[in-house]
Amino acid sequence: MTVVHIRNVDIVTLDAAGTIVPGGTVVVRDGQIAYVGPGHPDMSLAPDQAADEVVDGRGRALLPGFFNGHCHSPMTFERGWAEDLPFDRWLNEKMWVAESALTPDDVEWGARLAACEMIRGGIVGFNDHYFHMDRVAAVARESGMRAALAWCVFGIGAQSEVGPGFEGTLEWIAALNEHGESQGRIRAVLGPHSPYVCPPEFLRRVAEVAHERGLGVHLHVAESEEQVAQSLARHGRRPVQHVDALGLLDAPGGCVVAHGLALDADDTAVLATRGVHVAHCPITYMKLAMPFPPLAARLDAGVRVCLGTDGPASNSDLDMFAVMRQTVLMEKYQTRDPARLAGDMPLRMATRNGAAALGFLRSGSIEVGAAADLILVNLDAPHMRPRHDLVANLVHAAKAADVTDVMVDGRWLMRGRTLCTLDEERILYEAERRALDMVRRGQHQLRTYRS
Ligand SMILES: CSC[C@H]1O[C@@H](n2cnc3c(O)ncnc32)[C@H](O)[C@@H]1O
Ligand SMILES: [Zn+2]
Repeated sequence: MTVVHIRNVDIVTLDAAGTIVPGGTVVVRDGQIAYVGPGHPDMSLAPDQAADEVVDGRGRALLPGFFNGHCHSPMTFERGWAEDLPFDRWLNEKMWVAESALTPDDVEWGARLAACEMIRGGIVGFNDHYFHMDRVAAVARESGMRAALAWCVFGIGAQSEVGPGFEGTLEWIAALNEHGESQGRIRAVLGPHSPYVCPPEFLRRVAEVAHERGLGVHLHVAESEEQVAQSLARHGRRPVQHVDALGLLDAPGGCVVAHGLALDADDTAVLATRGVHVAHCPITYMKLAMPFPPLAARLDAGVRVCLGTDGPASNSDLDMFAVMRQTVLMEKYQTRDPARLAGDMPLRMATRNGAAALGFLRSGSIEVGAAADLILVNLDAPHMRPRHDLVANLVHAAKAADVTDVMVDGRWLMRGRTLCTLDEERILYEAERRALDMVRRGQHQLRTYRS
């Protein structure tokens, strides 16, 4: 059992009351938060909390780590390879062309590169949707991050699947979840691509499996008005109503809908009633000029909203500070109401709400008994002064590079901006050469598009 004391630190707990403890102490014991408060804990009352390691947190804020609510981490390999295109051309002419040459090794190195970037920016857990997720699981294991992993399946024939297809991925999911992988740090959920690619009978089967096995689901829904029109023409229902009728939205392990951009009031009400987590990824929407969702309407309707970077091929980085800030700015601007998403609400969306979406219910706040998933942020930088309002500075001024230290489950993943679990130099080298090679091969073989 290891005990770490982080002292003299400004603690942003994000507990129910939004408590802030200036110059306080956090004690971490055995992966859990054992004490949060001012000064030092009384050792005579808690002798088992004597420190193995003492960290001086002067000049730092301590807060829960970020949870990336929607990502395709291996798509670091396609970062900067499909610029200035609309969504359908980005997907059909670029992503799916490069991915026609994708290998399991590419997935692994792409995810490693993403893990370096995410840890550096204070992300402690990510909700990933991609192929060869056994390889992403290996990266999550190696890096020490938390992860909820969905192996993307299309359900339109074995030739279009990347990997073993739906039944094969079920074996992987069962093995991973049954072993309580990495002390519960890694979970697997079902990953149908979307209702515009997956046929209804396939989605019904996915929903049945989710209900039989108590699994979660992560999929893309309603990314454009064209998808809505297509769904009405094909199924007589809008995408949200369609996936609801098929039983996906009340998956017992939780449902994460990525984007949900073209929704009407009825769709929003369904998402709220079903307790669906909607992953909001504003940078992708702006970069690919997609419809921007009315965040205010869904928050007011009680929809659970978490924040995501989306894949680095559309965002193009994995910076939750940037996502948080863009979310707030766009919300204030769209509603013409500067009071929207006030105070620590954006931080809650990026931490607590994300942790809930991924199914990590003990993460997302700094409280006794919570998992020790925390970050330290440098306050000794010009853009973090003066300190009228610590929370406002964290939401509106802090950047990924201000994160100095990252802990997950009581283990340091970054100390003083040096990664502790990943060999960053080797990862940059391998990822660079493999990404260039993959894209070159993909362009040459040019398989038919998926939609
Ligand atoms: C779901 S990841 C696997 C598959 O989907 C493609 N993809 C990446 N981002 C999106 C998106 O926002 N909508 C639909 N499909 C997406 C990715 O290139 C992979 O082929
Ligand atoms: Zn996506």
